[in-house]
Amino acid sequence: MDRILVAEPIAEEGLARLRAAARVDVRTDLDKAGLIAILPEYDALIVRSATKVTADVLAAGTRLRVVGRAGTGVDNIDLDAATRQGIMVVNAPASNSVAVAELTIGLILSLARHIPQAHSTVVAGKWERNRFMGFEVRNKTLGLVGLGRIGAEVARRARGLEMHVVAYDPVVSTERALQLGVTLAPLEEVLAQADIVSLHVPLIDSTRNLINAMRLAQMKRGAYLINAARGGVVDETALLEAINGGHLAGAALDTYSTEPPVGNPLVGHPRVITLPHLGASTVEAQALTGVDVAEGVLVALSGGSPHYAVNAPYIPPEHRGLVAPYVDLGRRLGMLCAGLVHDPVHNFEIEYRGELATVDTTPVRLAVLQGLLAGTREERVTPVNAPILARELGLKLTEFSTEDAGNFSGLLVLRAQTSDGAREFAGTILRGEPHVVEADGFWVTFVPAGPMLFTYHRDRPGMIGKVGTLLGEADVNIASMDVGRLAPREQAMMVLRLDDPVPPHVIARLREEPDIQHATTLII
Ligand SMILES: NC(=O)C1=CN([C@@H]2O[C@H](COP(=O)(O)OP(=O)(O)OC[C@H]3O[C@@H](n4cnc5c(N)ncnc54)[C@H](O)[C@@H]3O)[C@@H](O)[C@H]2O)C=CC1
Ligand SMILES: O=C(O)CCC(=O)C(=O)O
Repeated sequence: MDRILVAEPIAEEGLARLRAAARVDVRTDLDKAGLIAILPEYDALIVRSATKVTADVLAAGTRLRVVGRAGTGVDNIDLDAATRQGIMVVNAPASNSVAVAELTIGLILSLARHIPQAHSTVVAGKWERNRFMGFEVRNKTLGLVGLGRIGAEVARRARGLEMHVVAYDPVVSTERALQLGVTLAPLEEVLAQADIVSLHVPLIDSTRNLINAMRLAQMKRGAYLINAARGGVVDETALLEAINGGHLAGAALDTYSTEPPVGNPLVGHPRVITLPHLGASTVEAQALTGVDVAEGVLVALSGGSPHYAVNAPYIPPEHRGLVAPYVDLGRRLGMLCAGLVHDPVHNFEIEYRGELATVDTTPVRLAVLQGLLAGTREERVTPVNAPILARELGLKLTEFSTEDAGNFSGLLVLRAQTSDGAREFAGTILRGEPHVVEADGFWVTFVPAGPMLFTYHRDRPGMIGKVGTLLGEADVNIASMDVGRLAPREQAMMVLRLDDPVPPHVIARLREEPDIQHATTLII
């Protein structure tokens, strides 16, 4: 049974899903050293935003197949290192957008009406009604930087408050903006027009310190800034100067460059509202997040295609039934080809035929690469890191599709182009199971699974008996056998599926047979 380590609190709904399918340990007490010490025991790790899943943490996860981020931002996970190690990262980005959007609206109104500051004075026994004169947000302009899931939810709500909404987002279409009642504009125009600017971008290289001194200076004098995205998106020193210098009227922050923001001079500033990263902290969002991340992690552990995989392709449900068996076949075909072709390969070719020509075959390609590389590396090869490893090795791969698949509904063909010509392997799905129908040019039909023996031999009477006798003497049980040949008494291939691995002395003995050119055993 898979073991899952939950390193930060997630909702009971999510834990229940995980516990129904795996052994789950909730350990929210671990520091980095503690996490590194126990991670080798786990197949999956689930975190929120506080745990830094750095390269050294991931390196300790020798069994780790998936990291689940219970939330949206994945800036606390070293994605490159996870990908390199073949570890899938999944998150739950659709679960907390409304929670963050509602909090943002709360911050807009808090800034406009000084709600937190006024509350504190009443608690302190004061009654200062003149000090807290506010303004109405109706007819004011809200500037959104980032109009993705959260930005869009904020826009909808702000329109309900009768605000004008302008936004900058390099990928959102004008049609989408129109639907949301938002006007798209370049960043400097958004900053210049807005009475309140709210940030809803991910923290990535291109957004780090996006709102720097220059951008703050482009904001309207007397405007406010809200950051419920990530602290790193704003140059906090420049923000403090912009507020102290009177260019900005104030700010509301849910996120900080370092959390908790110990010693951050913005905390406690009379014109800055500060929250302890509460954007996703609603009962509803946490329940959804827990369930979404649990499902993503469990699908990843079962070898499936999680909806929110950050570093792996997603197979849409309408294609899943068709593609999934070919993904399995692709990996096995790759292993078979790598196991039987030992000549230098200039180029690999994948041909998708019949029903495969009509669907997104990305996951099949990744699986073929995984199979080709699996036996060649010390590190684990998964569909996640296979493309990087292939690129590093200079492996060349071309792909094409052909509608015609002969008598099959779909056919996956893998060709290794060598200086002696193409070596071809092909497979299909029969009765829901992956079958090889052509191995290295020989028409044979078998399920590529478990210990297998392949002989390249001359077709002569008694060959099958010889091989069977040798295996029998070594107590190796034969599950199934097929022979393909180019012509009677010509070149042939024997394929045996076995219940037991073949001992090396049997292979050595087979290779001594004058009519056997090659004998190879593979475990697929
Ligand atoms: N305070 C909190 O508790 C929470 C904070 N967040 C933060 O909010 C961020 C946004 O979340 P979603 O809206 O769900 O993500 P999303 O991916 O749906 O939207 C992000 C948008 O930002 C846009 N973008 C990227 N670079 C940009 C740039 N330089 N300028 C303008 N727009 C740019 C993208 O095109 C995309 O449309 C997350 O990455 C996370 O860091 C998310 C959830 C909770
Ligand atoms: O409450 C949390 O875990 C952080 C939420 C968050 O920042 C996110 O989902 O990106």
